[in-house]
Amino acid sequence: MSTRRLHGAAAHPDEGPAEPIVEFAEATPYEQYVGVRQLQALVRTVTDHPAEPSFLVVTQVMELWFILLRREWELAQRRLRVDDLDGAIAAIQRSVHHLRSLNASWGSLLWLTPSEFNGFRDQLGEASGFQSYEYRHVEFLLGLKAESVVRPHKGLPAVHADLERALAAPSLEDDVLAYLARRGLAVPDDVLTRDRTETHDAHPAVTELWAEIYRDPRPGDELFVLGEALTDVAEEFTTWRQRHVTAVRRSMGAKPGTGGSAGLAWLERSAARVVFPDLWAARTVI
Ligand code: HEM
Ligand SMILES: N[C@@H](CC(=O)c1ccccc1NC=O)C(=O)O
Repeated sequence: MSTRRLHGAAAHPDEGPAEPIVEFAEATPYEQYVGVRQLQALVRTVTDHPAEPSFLVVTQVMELWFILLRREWELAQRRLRVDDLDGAIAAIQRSVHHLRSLNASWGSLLWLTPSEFNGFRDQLGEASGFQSYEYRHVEFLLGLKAESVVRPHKGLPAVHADLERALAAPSLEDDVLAYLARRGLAVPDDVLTRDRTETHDAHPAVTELWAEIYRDPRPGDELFVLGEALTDVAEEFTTWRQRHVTAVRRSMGAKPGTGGSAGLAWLERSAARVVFPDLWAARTVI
């Protein structure tokens, strides 16, 4: 009798419990799919300091979460554009789980003391998370737009072009408002056609629109569910920025950053920018 079974097929009851497949002519299908050798090759530390691998790996893991967030929100935008609200809500709700996992990653850096960080910080040169283009895509999708953060990427034309496109493209909120307008909600024309390359404050009419949706909250009301999913996104993303600020305060105090900024004071100002301001302002007018 063959010891190999078709994928997913159960063993015959007389064979006893099924055993894992252990014979492979080439790299295991797992390796072919996951690329562990490529991942290992990417953990290129620049010192032998024992604290550096976790610093690098946590940063790389966070970049992977940024990629996933971008995919979910771009998917949500595509679903909204074909009026598939359920599909959009599902992607946004998934992203909230990703954001919580992303935020949990900060725990792996809590132990980093200033003297340990100093053990490899010089070797980072001018490298800084400020230069993360995947993070900029995440910010742009959340409506946190700024032309200035695109500039560092001029040296990589494809990356630069993609960021320039994203700067001028609708944010997730822009697509939500366009969808609400198509459903007949009162979204002013000047909001629907506003400059997408800039960050916007709350707009009284949009604030009122969310307030109306929130006045009689019911779990079965899909627009209320959408509002809460977006509020979760805003809260979790703010948590990421706050935990970043705390990680900086704890591991390097108020020293200037490798990226050339003032460090802590600069980050605190950056972290104070509000995601989805109308959803927060609605709470005030209700
Ligand atoms: C203890 C660890 C960390 C420290 C001390 C630290 C420090 C800093 C500092 C000082 C800045 C300001 C820019 C500058 O360098 O002048 C910055 C910006 C930034 N860092 Fe970190 N960082 C840490 C971990 C991380 C990790 C794990 C990530 C994940 C990718 C990250 C992503 C970012 C991003 C995206 C910015 C730009 C923020 C903005 O524009 O508002 N950082 N970081
Ligand atoms: N900006 C940090 C350096 C830093 O944190 C960093 C350096 C290289 C790659 C990722 C980093 N993480 C976040 O900024 C510093 O001033 O020490």
